[in-house]
Amino acid sequence: MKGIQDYYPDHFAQCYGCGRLNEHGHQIKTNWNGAETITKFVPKTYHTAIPGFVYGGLLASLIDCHGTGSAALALAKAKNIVLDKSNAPRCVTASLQVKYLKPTPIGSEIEIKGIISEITERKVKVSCELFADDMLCVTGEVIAVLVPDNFGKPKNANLQ
Ligand SMILES: CCCCCCCC(=O)SCCNC(=O)CCNC(=O)[C@H](O)C(C)(C)COP(=O)(O)OP(=O)(O)OC[C@H]1O[C@@H](n2cnc3c(N)ncnc32)[C@H](O)[C@@H]1OP(=O)(O)O
Repeated sequence: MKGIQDYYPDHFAQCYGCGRLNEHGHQIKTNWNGAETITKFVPKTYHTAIPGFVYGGLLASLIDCHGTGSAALALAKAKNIVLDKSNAPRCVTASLQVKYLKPTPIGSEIEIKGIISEITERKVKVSCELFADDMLCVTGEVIAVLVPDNFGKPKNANLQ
């Protein structure tokens, strides 16, 4: 199933968390689920922190990319953008806060919900809830900021 990440242009599709072109990354897909957003991921045994439980850095990474993906979906909706080819808004993380409430069991599918709690022209705040075995294990808040298409490129890149 496609996600917002399939509508980023190639140079925004290399992200370790969500880039469809990063063969070593998690390649998560973020979609609407009613008024909320959703992504799913199954950690591998090598994502272990303590035997039986998932490494927290991985969980932060999943929340990070689900947050920026949710922000892009919300901006597309707010600006009436019909997603096609590579026209999705592109957001980067300005802030990521994560709270680990319970150890996250390894071996089950993780589900992350995103709730758009604030949206302006360029900034989106997304509250995330991460569940495993129907248990709320982690919460997070992502502040994502819309960036231009040339974000991260040297200013004189066209002269090289
Ligand atoms: C599209 C595919 C990519 C997928 C990305 C996956 C997630 C990632 O890992 S991204 C990589 C990690 N993030 C980064 O490297 C970003 C580094 N930071 C930056 O480049 C800049 O600080 C950036 C773009 C976030 C904001 O800079 P700038 O464009 O100048 O924004 P600026 O005008 O100062 O602020 C815009 C809004 O964001 C808010 N904001 C900016 N930074 C922060 C922050 N750290 N915390 C809270 N709010 C912030 C501002 O207060 C402002 O809010 P408002 O509009 O309400 O006044």
